[in-house]
Amino acid sequence: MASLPKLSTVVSWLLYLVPIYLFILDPLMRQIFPGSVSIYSDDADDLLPDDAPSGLNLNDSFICLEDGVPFSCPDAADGYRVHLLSREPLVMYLENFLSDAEADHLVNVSVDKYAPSIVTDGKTERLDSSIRLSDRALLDRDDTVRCLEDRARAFQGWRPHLYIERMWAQRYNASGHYRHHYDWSGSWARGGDRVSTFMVYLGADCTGGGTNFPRLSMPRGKQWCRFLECEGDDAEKKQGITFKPIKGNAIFWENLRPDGSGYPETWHAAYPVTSGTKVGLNIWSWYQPPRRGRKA
Ligand SMILES: O=C(O)CCC(=O)C(=O)O
Ligand SMILES: [Fe+2]
Repeated sequence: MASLPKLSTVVSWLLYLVPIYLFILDPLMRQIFPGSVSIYSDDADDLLPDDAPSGLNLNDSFICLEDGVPFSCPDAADGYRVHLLSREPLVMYLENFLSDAEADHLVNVSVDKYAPSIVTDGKTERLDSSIRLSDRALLDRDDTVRCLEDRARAFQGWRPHLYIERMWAQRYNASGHYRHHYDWSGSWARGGDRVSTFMVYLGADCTGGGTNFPRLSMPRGKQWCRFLECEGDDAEKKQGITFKPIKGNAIFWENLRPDGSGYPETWHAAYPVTSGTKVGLNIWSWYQPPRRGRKA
């Protein structure tokens, strides 16, 4: 009959096995199954492959670097109301995310800066009015913009490795639109991607121009009809949900799953403005973990 191993033998096996697991098996499994590590955990530092472009996007023409410039915000700056629309993907509606004064200010400072909006495939940029017909303006980082950067970071829990992109106002005149698209590009493993979007309405003196998500479902409560189109005669508008442009309000959604892949449910469009002018503001958050062994 086989005899049981002695306790001292079991203990010495463990002494070998624990370091083998910690230093060989676990790192190996993380390399083979990176999806098992979450971009929401501190382990995210390990995720970027060594050959990923380093610091590629971290310059101040693309993101808002922390430069220590002091700024002051209005007292009631964070007095907005949050309504949860979807948990997976996370979609929230932010009522009065900007005050009227803040929205008006951003509309006014962008007036002289507009140029036709471009579309990009990640490598080249071009004008294509069948996809996107609007003008856009890069906003200077004045007090209002810095307050918004701060608000957007606070809303996301001051998450490490998350950078607010430089902000663009976007203006649509009659027939202006943006066809269905994703804000994420699937580039997370190559160096970073847009982890979330705040789509803020700065000006809404228009008809049409709703923001449509064909793959999200209408929430139950009819209270949502304040913010969402509930009955439309246009058949296309009945697909999914369409947010009405309302000045100062914002839609927030997360673009990436915890494993870094993009949510297909975030497919969205700006429906054509049928009269008047709509002005939107994109606040995109870029997630870019530092390379292995290099802490931010
Ligand atoms: O203007 C809108 O409603 C949406 C804009 C948008 O999706 C974008 O600029 O990426
Ligand atoms: Fe978008």
